[in-house]
Amino acid sequence: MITIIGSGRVGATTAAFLMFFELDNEITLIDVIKNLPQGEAVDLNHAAAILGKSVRYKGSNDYKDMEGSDIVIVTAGLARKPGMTREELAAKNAEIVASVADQIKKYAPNSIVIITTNPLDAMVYVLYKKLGFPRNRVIGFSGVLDSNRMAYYASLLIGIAPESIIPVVLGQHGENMYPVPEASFVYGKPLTEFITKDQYDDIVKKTIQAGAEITNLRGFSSNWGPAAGLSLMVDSIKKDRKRIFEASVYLDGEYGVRDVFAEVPVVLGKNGVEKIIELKLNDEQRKKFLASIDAIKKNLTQVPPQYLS
Ligand SMILES: NC(=O)c1ccc[n+]([C@@H]2O[C@H](COP(=O)([O-])OP(=O)(O)OC[C@H]3O[C@@H](n4cnc5c(N)ncnc54)[C@H](O)[C@@H]3O)[C@@H](O)[C@H]2O)c1
Repeated sequence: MITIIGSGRVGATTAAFLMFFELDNEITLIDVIKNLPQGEAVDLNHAAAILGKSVRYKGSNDYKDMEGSDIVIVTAGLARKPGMTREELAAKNAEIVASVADQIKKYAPNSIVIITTNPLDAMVYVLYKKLGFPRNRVIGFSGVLDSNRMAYYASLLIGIAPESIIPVVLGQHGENMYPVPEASFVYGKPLTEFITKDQYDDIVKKTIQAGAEITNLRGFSSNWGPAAGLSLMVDSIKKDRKRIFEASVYLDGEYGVRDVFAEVPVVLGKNGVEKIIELKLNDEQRKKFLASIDAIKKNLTQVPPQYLS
């Protein structure tokens, strides 16, 4: 069974994508709002009936209903409003994530947990500390989105499909993320061989601002991209495909940093994070990567201390 905690935009859209990918035949939606997850479940069951998908959705306000889940996706929390940064959400969402962690520990102690709640790298840290699960089972969702946004913007300029580009974005999921076009490849050639310096700067800028652009345009943050990315991550875990995705994971010496969650490439399989891929960074890249890590550490200072241990 897959449980999604938080039945808002990201949660409900992800629930639908999991059906399209046929990743489980039991999907539970949980939320604190009375009748919201139940209503989503009824609608999704109708969609499944129309599409002939053998999945049963259940909506609930009781965390006990996640019992038996092998994967738990946490999308609970406040989302950005136009003009807000992800960081402004820190204190309130830390409280929500800590309370959700207690419930996951109680009812799904062996699950692999993926979280989207922002500010992402700080919230996955809170989740990890409160769950006490091994680090391979606690994963922050962000990198699949950030890196493929970069592939998308690059593809528009070079006329090659985004899926033929292996994009690299490192560090923070936020204004200080570090897109690295020179470490991104198009069938063995660095992406930088296909673009000018101005195009490089344009791709980096658009990648960093992608989330804010959506929020400013329509008044609420992204859901389609996150749902697509989460589905691919769940697919790799459920089917033990060992695909490489970027994700925010606990670094314990990798990339020369410790005790911090940050976006890096990882192998996802049945055990969750099965390997962290360490890219070789030159001095300048390392400096930019560490600046991004500093921004994550600053986000952690915005989280009340009781949620950090
Ligand atoms: N990591 C990413 O790439 C990424 C992308 C998009 C959104 N996000 C973040 O994901 C989170 C969800 O975004 P959204 O657009 O779905 O927001 P939303 O407001 O549509 O939904 C959030 C839901 O969480 C529920 N909730 C709050 N506290 C809860 C609790 N204790 N238990 C269960 N449910 C609870 C709310 O009732 C609401 O239905 C936000 O923090 C947002 O910033 C992250």
